[in-house]
Amino acid sequence: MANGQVQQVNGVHKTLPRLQIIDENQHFSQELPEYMKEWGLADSGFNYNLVAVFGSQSTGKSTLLNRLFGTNFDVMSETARRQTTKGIWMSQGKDMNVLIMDVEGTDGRERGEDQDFERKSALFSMATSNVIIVNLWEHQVGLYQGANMGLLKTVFEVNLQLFQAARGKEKTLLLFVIRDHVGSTPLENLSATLTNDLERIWQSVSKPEGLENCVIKDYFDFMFTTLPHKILLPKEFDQEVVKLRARFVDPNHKDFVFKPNYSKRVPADGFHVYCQGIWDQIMSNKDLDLPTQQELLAQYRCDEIATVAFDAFLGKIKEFRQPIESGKIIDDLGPKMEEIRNATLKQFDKDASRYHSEVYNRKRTEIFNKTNSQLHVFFLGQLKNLTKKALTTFNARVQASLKGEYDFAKVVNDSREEAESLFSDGAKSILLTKTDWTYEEEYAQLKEAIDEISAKSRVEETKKMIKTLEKSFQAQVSEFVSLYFKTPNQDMWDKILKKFEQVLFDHEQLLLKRAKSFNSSEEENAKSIENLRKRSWQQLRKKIDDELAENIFLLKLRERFEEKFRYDEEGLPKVWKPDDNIDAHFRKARDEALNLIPLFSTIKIPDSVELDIPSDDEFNFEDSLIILSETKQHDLSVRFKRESDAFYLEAKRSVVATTARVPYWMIVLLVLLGWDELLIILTSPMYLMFVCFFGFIGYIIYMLNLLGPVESAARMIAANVLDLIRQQVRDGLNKTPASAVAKTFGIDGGDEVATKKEQ
Ligand SMILES: Nc1nc2c(ncn2[C@@H]2O[C@H](COP(=O)(O)OP(=O)(O)OP(=O)(O)O)[C@@H](O)[C@H]2O)c(=O)[nH]1
Repeated sequence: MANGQVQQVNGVHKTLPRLQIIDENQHFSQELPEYMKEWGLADSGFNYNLVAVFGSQSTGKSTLLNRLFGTNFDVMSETARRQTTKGIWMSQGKDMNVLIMDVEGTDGRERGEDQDFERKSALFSMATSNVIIVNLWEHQVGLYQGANMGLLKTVFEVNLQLFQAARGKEKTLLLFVIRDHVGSTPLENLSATLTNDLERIWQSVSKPEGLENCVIKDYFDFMFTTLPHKILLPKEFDQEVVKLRARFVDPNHKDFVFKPNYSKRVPADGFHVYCQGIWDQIMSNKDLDLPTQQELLAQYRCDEIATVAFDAFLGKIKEFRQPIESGKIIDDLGPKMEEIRNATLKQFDKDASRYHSEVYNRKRTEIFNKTNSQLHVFFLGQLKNLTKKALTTFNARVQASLKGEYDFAKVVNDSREEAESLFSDGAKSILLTKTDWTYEEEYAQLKEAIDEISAKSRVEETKKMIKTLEKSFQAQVSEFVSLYFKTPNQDMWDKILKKFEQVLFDHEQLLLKRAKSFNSSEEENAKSIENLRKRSWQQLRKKIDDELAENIFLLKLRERFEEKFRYDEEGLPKVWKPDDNIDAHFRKARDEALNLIPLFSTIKIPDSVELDIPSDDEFNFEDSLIILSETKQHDLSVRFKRESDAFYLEAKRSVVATTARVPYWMIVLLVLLGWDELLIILTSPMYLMFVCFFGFIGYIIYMLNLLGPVESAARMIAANVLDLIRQQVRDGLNKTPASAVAKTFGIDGGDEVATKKEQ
């Protein structure tokens, strides 16, 4: 707590910029980080220095500091003469990157003989400060046994403990300010006396093992200066103070106090951690050595800096997750990852590089590996998406190119090239520098997948090609088989099979030509040819079966039979005459038709035709040559014979019909015998008119094609009339005497009939 030094600015409590870093109860203040910020030093890196003041109580230390650095440490009132500074106070020098520590004065008067705090504050100041002002009265010089000398002995011992490992490298400047210098003893004499005393004290300090011969100059540089009496010579005092201040602010001053090797190499952002660590170590009475403290600080701070940098890194890479998980390919992922990683390292380096180099390097490797392993997830994700895209591209490209005329091998190769370069270019672009990332495995997997698709596609294309060939083959087979079957004869099979052989050969050549573009192997080609042959043969066989289905075949037989039986040599329909030998004709025609059965029943391969149709478990070539089995042949011949019998009977009947017609002589006889009746009609105008009238009506009916309807009308009328008559007759017989009936019909002798009936 800032010793109650609180001022109110606009209602807000603002702590004055000085801090009791260690209070009288030896507690370390937790407010140092805020004060560092308030002093504007938190981000100053190594660009700051620290000055501490040692000396007996009430020797004007605080006064000197306030004058020198513009601080406002408490100063004892002129009259009270008692200790004012308790613990250690810290403040920023006005307008300078210098931290000032006002350390509780030594004397023992207030704390008795307890030298504990003296030693602790000496340790703390030595571990942190670049310059230590030793404040003493002129009259104290030469008093070897005095309080100051005791303090210096403590300082030397503590220093050996802290810096034994850094001998000669890191030093601390002891600036002796001799107060109330009267002037009678020149500064040189005073410094010589002090130097002497210091040497003596140094010798009396027990040295650690291995450092027995070390000299004071290995660890300290000395500067001596004097100040006039503040109260007696205030003006001179002020002038000297201004001069002295120049040593702290002007780097070009010959006695500039802040030499680089006085720095304790504690970056400003880690200063509070460092101070806390030192004080904790002092308080727990553990061995304190600065290198270890610096390393501990470095570890702590590097971890802190790394965490901040890594959190920022995680925030930046968040944007990659969603698109990659949803299968997208992020453009410029490589450069973006590289940029984010570099920015993270830069951020880490900015603060961490000031710390213990070994620790910093180790932590840098850690954060570097951590960022890499996070980014590697995206690398793998992008590779996966690239693989997908490459495969889609390959597929689309192949499908688009397999239209019209194309060279399959070229299509596949071009598409493969495009897909593979899409992947490898994409993969290369996301390989980060200084990593052992590789995409070989994914690349190999992609190639394998492309091979698989190509193989599948090739099989499909081959199938498609074979199907096309088969279709064309089928069309040709269908045509020539139908043609040759129309005129079945002995060389029918010769023609069919020769044609088959030729068409098959043509198609085989076509297949081999196309197969070349599929990059098919010899073995695959042989297999395709074998299949083509088998399938072609099966198509031929199917066509034959279709052509020779039972009914169609019977029709064929009938056609052949009719052609021979019902038509003459000139192809005109035959009219059978009674003296024709129908039986012989019939037998001949039927035999010729029946001869077709054995002709069609088996495929006969001529010697000139060589067919290499492979047989397998499901298909036997030899068996496929037989079209009609013996039984089938028998059935067909029986059925045909039965059908042909009908023709025979028809022929026979037609002869009988011809024979049964009215001969011409009969007509002549009729005309001659009916001559008288003809004359009567011709000579009687009545009859002639009558005949002409009916003849005319008949002609009209004939012309109007109404003979049919008239005939049926006449029939109907006749039938009705007949029914009526029959009815009348029946009624007459039952009710009316026979004579009446006879009368009704105008029959003579009706009475006789009636009498007979009555009898
Ligand atoms: N004679 C003389 N008195 C001085 C000088 N500077 C300061 N004083 C007086 O010495 C007294 C102590 O001054 P401080 O500055 O409080 O001394 P200090 O060493 O900080 O005291 P503590 O913090 O209590 O150890 C005050 O009354 C000052 O006025 C000086 O140069 N000469």
